[in-house]
Amino acid sequence: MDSISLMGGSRSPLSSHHPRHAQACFLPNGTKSGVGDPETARLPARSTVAILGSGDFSKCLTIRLLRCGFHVVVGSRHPKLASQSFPHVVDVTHHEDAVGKASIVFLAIRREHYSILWDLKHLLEGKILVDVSNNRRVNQYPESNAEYLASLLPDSIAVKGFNVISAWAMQQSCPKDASTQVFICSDSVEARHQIMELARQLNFLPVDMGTLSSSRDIENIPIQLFPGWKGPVLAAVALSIFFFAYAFVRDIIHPYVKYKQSDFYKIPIEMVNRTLPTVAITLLALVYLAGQLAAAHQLYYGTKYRHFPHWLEGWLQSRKQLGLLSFFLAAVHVAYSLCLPMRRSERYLLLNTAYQQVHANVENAWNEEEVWRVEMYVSFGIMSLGLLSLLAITSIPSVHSTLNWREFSFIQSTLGYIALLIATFHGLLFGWKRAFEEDAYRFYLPPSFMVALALPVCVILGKVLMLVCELCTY
Ligand SMILES: NC(=O)C1=CN([C@@H]2O[C@H](COP(=O)(O)OP(=O)(O)OC[C@H]3O[C@@H](n4cnc5c(N)ncnc54)[C@H](OP(=O)(O)O)[C@@H]3O)[C@@H](O)[C@H]2O)C=CC1
Ligand SMILES: [Fe+3]
Repeated sequence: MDSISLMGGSRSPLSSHHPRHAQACFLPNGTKSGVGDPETARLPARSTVAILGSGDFSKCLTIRLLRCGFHVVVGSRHPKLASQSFPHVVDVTHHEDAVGKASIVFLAIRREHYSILWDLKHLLEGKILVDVSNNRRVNQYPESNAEYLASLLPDSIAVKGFNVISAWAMQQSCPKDASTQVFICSDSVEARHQIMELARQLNFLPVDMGTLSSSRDIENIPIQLFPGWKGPVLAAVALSIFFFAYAFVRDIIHPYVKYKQSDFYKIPIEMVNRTLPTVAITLLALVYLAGQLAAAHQLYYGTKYRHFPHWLEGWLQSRKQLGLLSFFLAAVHVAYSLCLPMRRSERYLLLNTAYQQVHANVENAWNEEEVWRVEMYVSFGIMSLGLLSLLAITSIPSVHSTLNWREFSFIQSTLGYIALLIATFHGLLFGWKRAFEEDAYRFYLPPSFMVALALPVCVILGKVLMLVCELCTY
């Protein structure tokens, strides 16, 4: 991103090494453009754009260009064959012929085939070459494709862009989803503005990414798989395995080994529903623990200008994902809990209890304390899910952007801590009494919800400590 601050600066190699380019006009038909001014860089309708390559991307880009009023000339190794897959208004010809007819040339060929451009070097001199290529892997080559192109043809002007648009999205007449943003960079400010203007005329939203050094980041965008989610997902999976295994050993294996009591029917719903909330609350606690560790780091070093360790930096940046995963697991926990009474096992257990009650000649089984515990437990559960939903909604960029910093921090920090507190009460009320009434044999392994509550309780106490310290310093 550093490159953005360099845009327009004296660092543009093309303007320093090729003064001709700084003044050059790249509009078709020699029309002069306002240098560096996107408002005046508008490409005249019916200008000609050349595309090298006749594959999927080329076809879809051609359709988009035609719809927006441009002339298209396609350069192909086999023009006769290729012309069959293009509308008849498109001029499908040889590479040399195509590049001679336009000053903006899209390269709809793969990087591995850029060597063919060597023969066209003299024809491409001073022309804008738009590199739309993607790689198969992140950082596949030492330099980005666009930088490679620029080194291959130093007398042409390389612009990176449109690679984040799939061929499918390209042929949609008015895409309404995220596939409207195109990231554009080039060492030539004029060329960048012209391609941004072209993108605008094609109904895309251009984003100025500065010099060509940003092309590596731009090329990595479409091939990254949920960047930022790897750590939080791994944490959620590891915690799920731990809590599931713990509850399985404690509540199923142990009674089976000791009393030959078969509770294996609990695996699909009860065990899963025990794992979900424990992981959810641990993830929520991890969101706030990161902030507390950062505060402790600053206090320890007595400055907020010292870099956090790498692991803490990554953790701080994953807080949104951790929070969203926590919300997701809490929501699934609610769905599971609502289904608990539907189970056959629940009905049998209820009937058995009723039968035993009749046998024991108990007319009224009402237990005021239990009633209150469950009422409060359910109420706290609903409240914490409501607050978690609010946190999740406000993390959506479009909602986030409507809040000022204070509002956002009130929701994400103050209400977040309240959500953690209420969820902890919900967990405590779930089985506090039951845990202590359980057979003595289980006491050496506390129930999983109590293990899971250790971290949230510590985080809440940490926050209380921070508030007390703040009050004392005032
Ligand atoms: N498809 C997509 O959704 C997207 C593609 N891109 C990028 O666009 C570029 C083109 O992609 P796409 O159209 O899918 O690719 P294709 O493989 O469908 O087409 C590439 C074209 O390159 C030409 N070509 C093939 N082999 C050679 C060769 N040995 N020498 C010279 N030219 C050759 C061919 O055109 P001819 O036979 O006419 O010469 C061919 O049609 C790629 O760099 C890709 O990364 C970017 C974003 C999305
Ligand atoms: Fe619950």
